Amino acid sequence: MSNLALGTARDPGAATANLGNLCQDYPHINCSHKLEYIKLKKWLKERGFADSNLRPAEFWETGRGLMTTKALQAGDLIISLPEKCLLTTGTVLSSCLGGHIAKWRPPVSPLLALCTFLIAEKHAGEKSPWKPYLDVLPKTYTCPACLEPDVINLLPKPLKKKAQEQKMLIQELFTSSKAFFSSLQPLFAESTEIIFNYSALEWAWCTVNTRTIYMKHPHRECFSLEPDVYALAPYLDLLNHSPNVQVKAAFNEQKRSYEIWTNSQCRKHQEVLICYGPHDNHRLLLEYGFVAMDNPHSSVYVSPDTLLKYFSPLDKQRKAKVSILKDHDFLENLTFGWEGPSWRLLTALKVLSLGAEEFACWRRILLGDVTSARNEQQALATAAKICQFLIEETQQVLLQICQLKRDKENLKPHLALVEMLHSENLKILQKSTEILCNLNLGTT
Ligand SMILES: C[S@@+](CC[C@H](N)C(=O)[O-])C[C@H]1O[C@@H](n2cnc3c(N)ncnc32)[C@H](O)[C@@H]1O
Repeated sequence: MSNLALGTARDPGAATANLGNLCQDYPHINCSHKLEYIKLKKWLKERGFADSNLRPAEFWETGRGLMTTKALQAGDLIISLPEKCLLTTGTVLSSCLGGHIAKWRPPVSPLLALCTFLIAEKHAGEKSPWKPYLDVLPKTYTCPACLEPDVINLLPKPLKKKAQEQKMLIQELFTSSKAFFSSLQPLFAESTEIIFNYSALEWAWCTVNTRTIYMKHPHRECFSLEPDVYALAPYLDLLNHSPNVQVKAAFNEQKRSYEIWTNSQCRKHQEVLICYGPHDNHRLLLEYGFVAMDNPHSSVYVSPDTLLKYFSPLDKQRKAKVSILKDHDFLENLTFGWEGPSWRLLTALKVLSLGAEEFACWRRILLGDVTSARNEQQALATAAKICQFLIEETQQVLLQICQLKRDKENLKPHLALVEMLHSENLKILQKSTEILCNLNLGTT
C-alpha cells in the first residue's frame, strides 16, 4: 500500500502532517449543477466511482474546491477513487502512444510520458475518452514557470533562483523532447510541432506537478530511471490544501481504490481540505502556485549574501569561517520563522561572530554549545539587524508591487500572489523582531 496525500508526488512522507479542523469556514458557490461537473460525475460513475458526499464549489479563500454535504468525523472516508479512474503511465502505455514510447531511445521519463498523453488527449478533443476530466482541468497555472520575468524579479532572492531554475527545466525538457514528439507524427494529421508546442508542454508539466498523487509504480524498461510515482486522480484532485489538517491517503490494494481518510472534523457544507505536506510558502508557490495564509511551516530565507554583509571583510578568519559554514552546509536554508531566527541561522551567526581568541571553538558551536556571552549577544544583535533589513526590503517590494498593480493590469493576479507571499513574510519578520527584541533585552 503506498501512502500519500494529494499533490505530494515529491514528498510521500508528508501525508499525515498536522492536526486541526478539516473544513474552511467561508462562503462558497456550489458548482455541481454545471454541465462540466455533471459530465465528469457520469464519467466517473461509469468507471465505478460511487457518488461521494463531495460537491464542487468555488470558495472565497481557496478558489475551486470540494464541499461536503454531510458532517465528517475523524476516521471518516473522504473519497475512494477506483483504479479505473486514475491516469498513470500504465494508461499511457495502453494508449496508441504506448508502441512509440516502447520503441523510443533513449527512453522517455514517466513524467514526459504523462505530459505527452495529456497534450495528445487534449488535442483529440471530443474523441478523447478523458475529455470529461480534461474539461475541468485548469486552463492556466500560477507556478513560477508561468510567471512573467517582471513578476519573478519581485520574488524573494532564494525563490527567484528556484523559479528561474523551474522555467529552465521546462525549457530544457521541451528542447530535449522535440525529436520524440516528431516521432509521434504518424499518429496525428496535424503537425506535431504545432500540437506539442512549448505552452502545451508547460501546461501539461504544471498539471502533473500540481495535481498528481504519489503512487509508486515498478520501473518499466521502456522508461528512463526517473521514479514513476505519479497518478492523476480526477475529482479527488479538486481537494485544496490546508497546513492545519491531518489526513491519511493510500491505495487500497484489496478494493483497488485510492482512498483519503480524515483525522479531523468538518461541518456540513464546508470545504473539505487535505494537507499536501508540511510545506512553507516558498515551496507551496514553487510546487503548486499558491500561498497559504498564516502557514505555521512558513519561514523567510536569509541568503548568504545578506548574511555576510553584516561581517567585516577585515576579519582575518572570515574566509575560514565561511569555508566552515559551507563545508558543514550552514550557508543555505537559514531562516526566520514564527518562533524567531532558526537554530541554523543563529549557529551560522555565532560562527561568524567568533572572536580571534575563540575561533578554535567553532566545532562546539556547530554542536550547539555556548562559547561566550559576548558571542551569543553579538549573534542575536546581528540577527535583529538582518531581520530589520529584511523588513525594510520586504516593505519596499510591497510598495513596488502596489505600483505595478496599477500600471500593469494584465499582471494583477500574479502580482497579487507575490504580494501575498511578501505580506506573509513581513508578518513572520515582525514576529521575529519582537522575539529578538525580548531575547536581546534578556541578554544585555
Ligand atoms: C490539486 S489542485 C486542487 C484543486 C484546484 N483548486 C482546482 O481548482 O483545480 C491544487 C491546486 O489548487 C490550488 N490550491 C490548493 N490549495 C489552495 C489553497 N489553500 N489556497 C489557494 N489555492 C489552493 C493551487 O492552485 C494548487 O496548485
